[in-house]
Amino acid sequence: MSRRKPNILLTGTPGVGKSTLSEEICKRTGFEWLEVSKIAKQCDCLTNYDEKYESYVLDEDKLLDELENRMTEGGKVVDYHGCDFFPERWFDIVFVLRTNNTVLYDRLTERGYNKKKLEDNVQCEIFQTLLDEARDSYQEDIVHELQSDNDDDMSSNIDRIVKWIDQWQKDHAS
Ligand SMILES: Nc1ncnc2c1ncn2[C@@H]1O[C@H](COP(=O)(O)OP(=O)(O)O)[C@@H](O)[C@H]1O
Repeated sequence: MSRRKPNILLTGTPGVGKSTLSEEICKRTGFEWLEVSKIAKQCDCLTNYDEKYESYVLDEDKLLDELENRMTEGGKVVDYHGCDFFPERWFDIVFVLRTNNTVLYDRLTERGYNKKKLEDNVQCEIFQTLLDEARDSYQEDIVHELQSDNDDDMSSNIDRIVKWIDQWQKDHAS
């Protein structure tokens, strides 16, 4: 796959900081933030409502069709709490954000999640579900775990990814 700018996947349990990190990286680099949950709504890719989880089920095939052309251009930061249904070829690097359970519990409480949704998501983090999903779906050497508990973590994660982008572009300059 030859693209002039890399594509980055930021994944992890809801509340770990994917949106905040994506937005900052895009501000610093001019990359485009693809917020999958938002795009799914705009493109009518959400199907049956699940009462228990208070969320819609994603029509993955329809969403992939929506994103395909944009991914081909490169320069995208994709943010989603799942990663096994994206084509592996789309991404040059995958970051899995991780957050301490107590910190995550507080963030999701603040967000107003119901008890079931809150407990399921904290459990998802405890069992490192998204990290395992990323490791099962992408080559081991492109999957990186990033801690995201506090402001210092956030700024070092931004710096690390911005530096990685710079280096990628130098390495791929023709
Ligand atoms: N590393 C961090 N340090 C401090 N606050 C954070 C950090 N990461 C996320 N937050 C806060 O947690 C909340 C959820 O972050 P968000 O970026 O929306 O997560 P996600 O997109 O993964 O659901 C926001 O209020 C955000 O400001």
